[in-house]
Amino acid sequence: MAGSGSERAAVELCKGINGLDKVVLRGPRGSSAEVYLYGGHVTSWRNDHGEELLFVSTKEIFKPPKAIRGGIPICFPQFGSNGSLEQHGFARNKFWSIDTDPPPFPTTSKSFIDLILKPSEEDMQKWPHSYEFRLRVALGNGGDLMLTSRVRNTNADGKPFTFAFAYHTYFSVSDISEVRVEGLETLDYLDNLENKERFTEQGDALTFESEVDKVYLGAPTKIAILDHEKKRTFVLRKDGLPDAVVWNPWDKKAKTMTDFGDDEYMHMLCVEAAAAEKPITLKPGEEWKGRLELSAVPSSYCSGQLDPQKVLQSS
Ligand SMILES: O=P(O)(O)OC[C@H]1O[C@@H](O)[C@H](O)[C@@H](O)[C@@H]1O
Repeated sequence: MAGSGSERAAVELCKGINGLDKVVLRGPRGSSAEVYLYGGHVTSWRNDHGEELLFVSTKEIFKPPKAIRGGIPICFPQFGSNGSLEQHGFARNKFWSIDTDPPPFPTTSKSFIDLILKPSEEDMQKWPHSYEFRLRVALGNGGDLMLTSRVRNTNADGKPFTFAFAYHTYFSVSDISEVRVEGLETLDYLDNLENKERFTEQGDALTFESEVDKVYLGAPTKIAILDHEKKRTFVLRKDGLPDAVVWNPWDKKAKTMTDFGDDEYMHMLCVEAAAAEKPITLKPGEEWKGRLELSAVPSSYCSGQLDPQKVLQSS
């Protein structure tokens, strides 16, 4: 059928909030995603019905160099305050470029964008390493969101470098008190609220009734986040990222955050695929790849249609 004039492009470069450059990705059945060149930051992922699946704070003013509060911040080359750089490193505070000449990297997605971040002379003062960080954001034909990061050490001085990494994903949930996370039970975790002490998770699914800030170690490839009220399960698949960080600021901390509404903690949960505990070391010429794949599947517990264990075990 000849394309109708109103057909929207699968990939569109346009101006977002405050005139910041952003790329809109559109799937064949109505799904979409948006990524700002500022921060290489995904700020929207909508399903085929146009429902927004990621959380971005209503207090966010999109004013560089502050990082955008919500979506999927890229934490690189540092996670948290473990190091001498600013919290979570600098990748989320930098302007990325569209990679106009990407190395071959096959994909089945018809809607994707390749971004690249390389250090400026000034950046080298802060983190004295030369690297190429390629980020591909892709919308699967079924509406899945796929992020692939490739970091290559391009040091000419023969020096290796070490970095930590996280896709700091803010999931939109209807009510945090009705959310469960499956796949992290029985794991060890470092509790950022208890001086990063190591504990073992008891019980089965994670539920939430207070501030949580935990780095789960050696987390499985698949993690399920169940939103009971919405009858929706987010399935997070990760590769190259051994840890999973779970964070919700809850009420007290929310009130101290100027870019976060006092009651917004009820409608978000961060589950972050990360390499946090054991940073990654690359020799010159070596490249690391870290993948995140997000899907949202209907889950209706009452009819027992979706057993999270089945989701976690399915291919
Ligand atoms: O406010 P930021 O820098 O985006 O960090 C938010 C949170 O990010 C989480 O990943 C950390 O574990 C928390 O300790 C931190 O508070």
